[in-house]
Amino acid sequence: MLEIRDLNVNLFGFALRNIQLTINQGEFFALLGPTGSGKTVLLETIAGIKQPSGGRFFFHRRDVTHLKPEQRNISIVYQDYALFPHLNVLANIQYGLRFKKKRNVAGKPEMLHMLVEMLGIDHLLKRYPDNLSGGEKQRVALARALIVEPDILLLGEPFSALDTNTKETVQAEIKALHSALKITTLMVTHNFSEVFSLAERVAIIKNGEVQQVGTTEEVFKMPNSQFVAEFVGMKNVFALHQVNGKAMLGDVLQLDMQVPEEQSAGKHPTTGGNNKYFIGLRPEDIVVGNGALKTDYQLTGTVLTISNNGVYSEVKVQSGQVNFTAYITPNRFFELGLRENKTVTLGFDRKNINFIKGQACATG
Ligand SMILES: Nc1ncnc2c1ncn2[C@@H]1O[C@H](COP(=O)(O)OP(=O)(O)OP(=O)(O)O)[C@@H](O)[C@H]1O
Repeated sequence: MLEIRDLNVNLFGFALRNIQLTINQGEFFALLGPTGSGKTVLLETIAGIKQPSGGRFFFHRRDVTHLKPEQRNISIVYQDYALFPHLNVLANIQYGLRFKKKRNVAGKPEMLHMLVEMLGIDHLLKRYPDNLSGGEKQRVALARALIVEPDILLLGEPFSALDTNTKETVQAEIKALHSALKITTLMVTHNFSEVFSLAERVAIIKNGEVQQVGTTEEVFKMPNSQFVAEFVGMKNVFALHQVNGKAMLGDVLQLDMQVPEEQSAGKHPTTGGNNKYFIGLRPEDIVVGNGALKTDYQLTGTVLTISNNGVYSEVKVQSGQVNFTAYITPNRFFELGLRENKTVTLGFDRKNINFIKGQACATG
């Protein structure tokens, strides 16, 4: 269990502010945020590499705030793996045990055996890092981190340098290792799909401040702000207007839904900005067609842009003053004969509309 209380870190030109987080024993927790939001700074402060200007850390209720990194029984895996080039794979993996032996804790031989087997690297033990693929280096770095049986495992963007197939395999291996060892794990990433695959709970961080903490499902389904909604892939987030107490999506569609009571909720407690309601729709929940649709709501619009990524096409459609983003399959794309400037119908169901209460982000 990891508890972070009132953590502040002041660096030249950047600060982590008032971080409060509890990561439960054996939990897989993700810290998700855009580039430069402070994820690595937080990871390195937990590891004892960076110093906080205020606040405390507890590992299993033990106050470790003033302990040196090697006294914290923590392992960190960096996105560039940080293997020692002059040591072979076996020596790299066993390296961490040197510190353990200093503390009179012997590494278990069966642990080495189990890790190299689960990670499929038993045939690589005599090789050197320079001759390994990215995925193999990542597995060696994981084995080195886990062999010391840390109280906390910190993973810094573990998949950012891997191709899609290798990433999926390594994700499955990390999941299996976590199930087997139940080591409390904190992973930082800017990719929500990684959070979705691995984490039980997630904290969203922006500009050095935590925006929302919850289960992966809660944050996915009930983002607490426009920023979080867009960051977890909602793509269609529109400020809510009301006409006669009914929710109005831009100038194009009246929804037969009541606007929640606190629509005029007033000032945001910390920033003084106005709280607002938004409507969020996921791009995969929007149906595109050439005629009438069977969805609860529908409207017409003009295709602005289409981008194909192989697995699906992202289609931007303008309806009135509102721009929608929808994902469609390649089959559907060809079936509809989509092209820019084509008039299409758009539809979505009531159950897929998310009301989001929170502050507008700078771009919203
Ligand atoms: N030692 C330092 N001194 C001053 N500023 C720093 C230091 N280390 C990091 N920063 C700054 O802190 C901010 C947050 O950096 P951090 O590496 O934590 O971002 P991140 O969320 O991990 O981003 P990414 O996803 O790109 O890795 C950045 O603006 C960075 O330049």
